[in-house]
Amino acid sequence: MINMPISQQQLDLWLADLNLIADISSCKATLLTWSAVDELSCLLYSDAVVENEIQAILTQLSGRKVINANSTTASPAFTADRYIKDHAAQNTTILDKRVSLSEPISQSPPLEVSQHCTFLSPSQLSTLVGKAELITDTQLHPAWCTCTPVGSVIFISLSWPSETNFGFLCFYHNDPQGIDGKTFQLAKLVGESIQRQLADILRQYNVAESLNRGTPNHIDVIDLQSFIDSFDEHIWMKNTDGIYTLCNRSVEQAWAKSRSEIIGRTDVELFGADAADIYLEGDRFAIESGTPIIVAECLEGAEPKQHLWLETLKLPTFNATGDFAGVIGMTRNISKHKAVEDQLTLATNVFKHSFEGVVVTDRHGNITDVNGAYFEITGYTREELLGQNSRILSSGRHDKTFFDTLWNTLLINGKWNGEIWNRRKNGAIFPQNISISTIYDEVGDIRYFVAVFADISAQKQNEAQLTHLAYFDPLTQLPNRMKFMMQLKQEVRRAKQLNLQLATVMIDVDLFKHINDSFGHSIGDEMLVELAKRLRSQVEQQDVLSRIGGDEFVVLITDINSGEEATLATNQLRQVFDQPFIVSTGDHLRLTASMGVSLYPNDGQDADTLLRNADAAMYCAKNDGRNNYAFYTESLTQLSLEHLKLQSALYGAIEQNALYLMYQPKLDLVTRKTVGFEALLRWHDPLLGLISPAVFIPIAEKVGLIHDIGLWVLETACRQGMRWLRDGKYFGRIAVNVAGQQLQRSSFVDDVKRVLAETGLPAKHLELEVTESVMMQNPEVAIRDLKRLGDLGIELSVDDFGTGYSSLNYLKKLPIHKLKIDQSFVRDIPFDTNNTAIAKAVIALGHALKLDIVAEGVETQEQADFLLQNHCDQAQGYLFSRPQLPQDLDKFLS
Ligand SMILES: Nc1nc2c(ncn2[C@@H]2O[C@H](COP(=O)(O)O[C@H]3[C@@H](O)[C@H](n4cnc5c(=O)[nH]c(N)nc54)O[C@@H]3COP(=O)(O)O)[C@@H](O)[C@H]2O)c(=O)[nH]1
Repeated sequence: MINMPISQQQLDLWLADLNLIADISSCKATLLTWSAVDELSCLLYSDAVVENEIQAILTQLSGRKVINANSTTASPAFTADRYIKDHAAQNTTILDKRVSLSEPISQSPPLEVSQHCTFLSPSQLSTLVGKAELITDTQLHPAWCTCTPVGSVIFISLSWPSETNFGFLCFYHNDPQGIDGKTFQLAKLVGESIQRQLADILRQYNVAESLNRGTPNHIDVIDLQSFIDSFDEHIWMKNTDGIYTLCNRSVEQAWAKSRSEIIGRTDVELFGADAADIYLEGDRFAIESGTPIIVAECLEGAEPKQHLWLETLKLPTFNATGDFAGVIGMTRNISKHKAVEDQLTLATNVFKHSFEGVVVTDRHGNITDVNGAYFEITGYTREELLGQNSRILSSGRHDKTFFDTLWNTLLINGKWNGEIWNRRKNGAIFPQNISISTIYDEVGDIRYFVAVFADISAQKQNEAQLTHLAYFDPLTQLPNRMKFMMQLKQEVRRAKQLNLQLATVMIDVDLFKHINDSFGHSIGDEMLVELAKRLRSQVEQQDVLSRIGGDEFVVLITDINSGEEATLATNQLRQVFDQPFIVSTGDHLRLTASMGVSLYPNDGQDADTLLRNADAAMYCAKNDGRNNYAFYTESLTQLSLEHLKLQSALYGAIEQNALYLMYQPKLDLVTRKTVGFEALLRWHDPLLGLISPAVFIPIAEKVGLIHDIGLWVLETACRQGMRWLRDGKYFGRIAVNVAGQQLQRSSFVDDVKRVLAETGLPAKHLELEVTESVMMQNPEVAIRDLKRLGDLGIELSVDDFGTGYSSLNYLKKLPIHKLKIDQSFVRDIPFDTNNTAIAKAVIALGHALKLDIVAEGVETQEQADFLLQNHCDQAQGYLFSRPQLPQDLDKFLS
C-alpha cells in the first residue's frame, strides 16, 4: 500500500488543469482515487459537475459502492490498490528478471514493503497512463449504457511509479459525441503530467524521510568499508554516471577482481556491453521510480541444479540536498530459496493435478485445503468444503469402533491406510482407498492430516462381478456349489444354536444327457433355466436353492420340524415336473428327477456330510428306477463308498483285461437240446475281486462307460461265436444283454452292424436281450431300432419280462421274438401260487403274441417239469448249467 500525503498546493494545480480542459472542451472533469479499503472516491472535480454524475462514473469505474462522492479536498493519507502485471522474461542469460518495489517507510502507519510487480522500463512506465479510453456514446457501449446522465466519457487510469493504482482521471459530457478526439489528446497530456507528479511526490517524500533521520557521524563514515566487508552479500555502489564507487570483499571474490580493479569502472568495462545493458536497465528503473527494486538473475550452470540464483536489491540513493547520488546494490544467493520454491511449485502441481483426491485437514479434522480431484469425486465445490469437518462425507456405513481404530492408528503410527465408504454430495455412497498421514510441527505436535484417496467404485464393481461369477451359476443365476456350501454351513451353525432341523434335498434330472444329445445344448439350457424358475417358486424365501452341477440342483429347507415335513416339501418340489417344458422349438418335453433327502441333525452334523448323504439317497432313488425320491439311511453311506471305489476301478477295467464273458446255455425244454447261450459279463478286479454285473452295470451307466463296455461285450461274444463256427460247433444263437443307454444311443444299430461286419458273425447267430423297462422307456424309438435289427436277422428277446410295466399295445408292435420270464417268477414254482399263476399267464400271453417263451433261473426239476407241462419253450438255469467259460461248454455244443 502506498500511503502518501498530497499537498493542497498540488491538488490546486491538478484542479486548475481539470478546469482548464473542461473550459476548452466544454466538458466536465473529475479525478478519482482508490482508498485503503479498495473503494473509489472523488478527489477533485471541475466546475458544473453534479453529484449524481460523479456517482454514476464512480459506480461504473469501481463497480461497487462508492463513498464521499462530493469531496473536493484531498484525503490526508489515501492508499492505492495493488496492481500486478506480468511480463514475459527476456530470453537472455538472465533467465528471470523481476522487480519488487519496496516502498519507503511513511510516518504513520508504516508502509507495507515488497510489493511484487514485473520490471518495467522508463518507457513502459509511461504506458501506465495508456489505459485510456474514449467512449463517444455511452448508450451504444455495452458497459457504459447504464451510466446516465453521462453521454460521452474519457477515462484514464493513473498509477504510482510502482504500478500501484492511484485512480482515474475522467472527462465527460452529458451528450453523446460531446467529447471528441482532441479532448482525448489533451486529457492524455494531463494524465501524463499527473503521473510524473506522482513520481516526484514519492521522491520528495523519500528525501524528506532521509533528512529526518539526521546526519551520520564521523565514526559511521570511516567504518563503512569494514561494515560492508562483514556481509556475505555483495554490496556495491555506483554513482550517477554508473561508475563503481564502493564494493565489499564479497564482490571482489564473486567477480574475481580486486577492489582497485572495480572502483572507478563501469559495468560495460567490467562485464561487457550486453550484460551491462541489463544491469543498467535495472538501475534506471530504480532511479526513475525513486524506490528500491529487486532484480533476480540466474547464472546458468551445466545442469539446472547447478544454476546460481541471485537477487539484487537496487536502491536509488540521494545526497543531503535531495539530489540523486547513485545506486546501491546488495546481492544475495537465493539458490536454496529458489530450490525450495521450485519444490513447493512441484508439490503444488502434484497436489493440483493428482488424479487422487487430496484433502488437508487441521488436527480437528476441519478441511483446510482440497485439490481438484477431491471435489470432482465428492461433487462438492471447494468453497462448500473448506472449513467443514471431514465428517461431511460420512456415509454412515462404518461404526464408531471403525473410526476409533482409525484415529488410534493415526495417533500412534502417524498413518492409516484402508477402505472407507463415503458419501458424495448427491447422496451416493462410494468406496475409496485412502491413506491418511499425520503432519507434525517443529515441536512434534499434530498440525495437519493429509488424506490421499482413490475412488475405487469401478474396482469394487469388478470385484463384485467376479464374486458373483465365483458364487453364482451364470445360466440360472442360482448360487453355485461353493455358495451353497457356505450357506449350508451357516444354517447348520444356526440350527445347532437354536436346536432346529434342516433338510437337504438333492435333485438330479433323469437322463438329462438325452435332452442335450437329442435336442442340443441350447434347448437343454432353456429347460434348466425354466426348471430353476419352477423350483424357486416352490421354495420358501428363507430356503436356499442352488444349481451344483449340470443337471443337479439342491435345496436347503431351513424350517422343518420333522421328516414328514421334509417329505411334504420334497413332494412339492416334485410337482415342478408335472407340467411339460415347452421349449423354443415348440416341443413339449417332459422331465423327471431322482431326489435324495438328508436331515440335520439325524443324517449328518455338518454341511459336507449332509450333502454327501443327500447325494447317496438320490442315487438310491435313481437305482430304484428314477423319477423317485429316497431318504438317507445309514446303509447308504457304505453303499455309496463302495460305489465310489467301484466307479474309479471300472475306468481301467477294459484296458486291464479285467472283464471277461461267461456263457450260460439255453435249452429247448422238450428236446433238451442247446438252442443258444447267454453271454454274461464278469469283472474280476485285482483288488476288489469278483464284482457282479448287477452292481457294476448301473455304475457304468451312471459314469457313461456302458457304451464302451457294451460294445466290448458284443464284439467279444461275436468273436466267440465265430470261433465256435470255425470249430464247427453248433451253438444256436449267442444272446447279448443290451443296457438301456446303449439302445437309446442313435448309433446303436450301426454299431451292431459294424461289429457283425468286423467279426464276421452272421446275424442269424446273434440274439439281443433288452429289458422290458428299457423298451417301454421310449417305445417309439425302441420299435424303430429293434425293427432295423430284426430286419438284419437278429433275434430280439424281452428280458426280465413281468418285472416292469408293459403296454400290450406296444408289445404287439415290438419286433420281438421271445419273452424271458424273469427268474423272480420262476422261483418257487409250482409251490408259489402267485408265481405259478404269473408264469402261466406270461406263457399264454407270449404264445398269443406268437413269441417263444424262455424261463430263466430254473434251478429245480420241479420248475422244469412245471414249465414243460405249461408249454414253456426254452429254459436256462443252474439246473442245466451255471454260466461257464467257453472252454467248459463243450458238452452243450454239438
Ligand atoms: N447290459 C448288460 N447286462 C448284463 C451283462 N451281463 C450280465 N448282465 C446283467 O447283469 C445282471 C446280473 O447278471 P448275472 O450276475 O450274470 O446273473 C445272471 C445269471 O448268472 C443269473 N442266473 C442264471 N441262472 C440262474 C439260476 O438258476 N439261479 C440264479 N439265482 N441266477 C441265475 O441270472 C442272471 C441272468 O440275467 P438275465 O440277463 O436277466 O438273463 C443281469 O440282469 C444281467 O442281465 C452284459 O454284458 N450287459
